[in-house]
Amino acid sequence: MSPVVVLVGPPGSGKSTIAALLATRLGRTHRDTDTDVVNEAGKPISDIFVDSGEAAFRALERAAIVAALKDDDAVLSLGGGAILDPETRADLAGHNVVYLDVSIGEAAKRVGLGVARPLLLGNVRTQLKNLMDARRPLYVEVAKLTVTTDGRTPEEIADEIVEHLG
Ligand SMILES: Nc1ncnc2c1ncn2[C@@H]1O[C@H](COP(=O)(O)OP(=O)(O)O)[C@@H](O)[C@H]1O
Ligand SMILES: O=C(O)C1=C[C@@H](OP(=O)(O)O)[C@@H](O)[C@H](O)C1
Ligand SMILES: [Mg+2]
Repeated sequence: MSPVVVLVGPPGSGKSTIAALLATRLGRTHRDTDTDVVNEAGKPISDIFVDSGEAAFRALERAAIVAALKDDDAVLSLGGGAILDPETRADLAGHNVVYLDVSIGEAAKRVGLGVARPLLLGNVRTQLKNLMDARRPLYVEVAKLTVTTDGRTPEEIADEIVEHLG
């Protein structure tokens, strides 16, 4: 009664991309809690932040995570800040959680300068550094496996995770 695997890590680590790839390879459904939140709210994440603030986004995110963790067909990707919630960290304890690690430089290149990730607006590299410094111990705390993603293709990363799943 739990997802096949749950991917965590900072923005730009490739959670959504790798989860989609894994789901195809494993014949499962890809579920992404950011997508669930957008569908529930009926607007993009950037609009939720502007209209209602980060706390409102986190409440929607928490509800999406509670529902998604019951989905036993899913390969699940969370948003980068999901692990900030102590209840989510506790809920993840029984799950097969993989932390996708990425350097600041590589993550900055991958996310670019778009408005889709409101927490990275301004100086993307500085924001990423602050997020990663604060969150790294939390990603490590919830993860059963850490996978390096710098200089590796999504296919190579998916291979390592499939091997880990056995
Ligand atoms: N291993 C990789 N190498 C190069 N680009 C990648 C890799 N993984 C993801 N990307 C690209 O980085 C961007 C962010 O990926 P995404 O899956 O949305 O990350 P996350 O969900 O962790 O924020 C996308 O444009 C994606 O195509
Ligand atoms: O790091 C964060 O706090 C966030 C990461 C985003 O997801 P990705 O990590 O998939 O970009 C999204 O949930 C929201 O913009 C907040
Ligand atoms: Mg994502």
